[in-house]
Amino acid sequence: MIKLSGVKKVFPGSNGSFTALDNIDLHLAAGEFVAIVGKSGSGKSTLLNMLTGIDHPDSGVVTINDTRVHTLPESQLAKWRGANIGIVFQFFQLIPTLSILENLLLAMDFVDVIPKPKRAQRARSLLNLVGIEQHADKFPAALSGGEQQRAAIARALVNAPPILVADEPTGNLDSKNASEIHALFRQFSRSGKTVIVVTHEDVSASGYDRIVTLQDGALVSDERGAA
Ligand SMILES: Nc1ncnc2c1ncn2[C@@H]1O[C@H](COP(=O)(O)OP(=O)(O)OP(=O)(O)O)[C@@H](O)[C@H]1O
Repeated sequence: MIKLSGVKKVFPGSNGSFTALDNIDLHLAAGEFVAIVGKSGSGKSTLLNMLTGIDHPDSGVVTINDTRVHTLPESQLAKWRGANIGIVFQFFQLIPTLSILENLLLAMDFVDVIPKPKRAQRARSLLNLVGIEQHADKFPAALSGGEQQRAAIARALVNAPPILVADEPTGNLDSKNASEIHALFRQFSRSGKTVIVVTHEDVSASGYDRIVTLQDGALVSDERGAA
């Protein structure tokens, strides 16, 4: 479902260019639960940006469900992304002036794949799924970090994307919240979503199907995870 072939990304710098991703080949199947690990600066976020079309490779191809991501015109890319990939960030990135419910509704309005009359009910049921339905009408600042991340996860799911991508989603949470968020991601992958998580957590026994390791922009290992 997700295929990166020969993906390379070079950033210009004052001391010459810097290769952030070097000839990455990676195939991920539907429903896989994948951890991307590696030291700071190894290229993990850059790899996610290639997958989501947030940034363009200098060479190579990213294909997601038969769509060559980087051939989509800018005008279609954001809507394509919204319908196909839910994205979760370390610092939640909820809109502070909208309630939690409105944050979810806005994401549905933008992509426009869920029929309008169903949106509010869908938003509430996703908030229920992640355990914060009671906070639907509050502003993000009134929620704890763990609750805000649950809201951001619900927002990532509103348009029913087959893929969920998360960049250090538990990096700003205490260990209890981190393990609960991790369990939610595993649950989503078991229900058929491909879930890709960039993480610094210990991945040795955390239920990932695959652990992909980057080092200096190269993919240096791709192993099956332990249950
Ligand atoms: N826009 C940019 N311009 C120049 N260099 C960049 C840019 N984005 C990333 N880099 C460089 O590319 C390398 C890989 O960055 P990336 O953010 O992908 O690493 P990472 O593995 O996600 O690191 P971290 O764990 O610290 O988030 C780093 O050396 C970074 O400085």
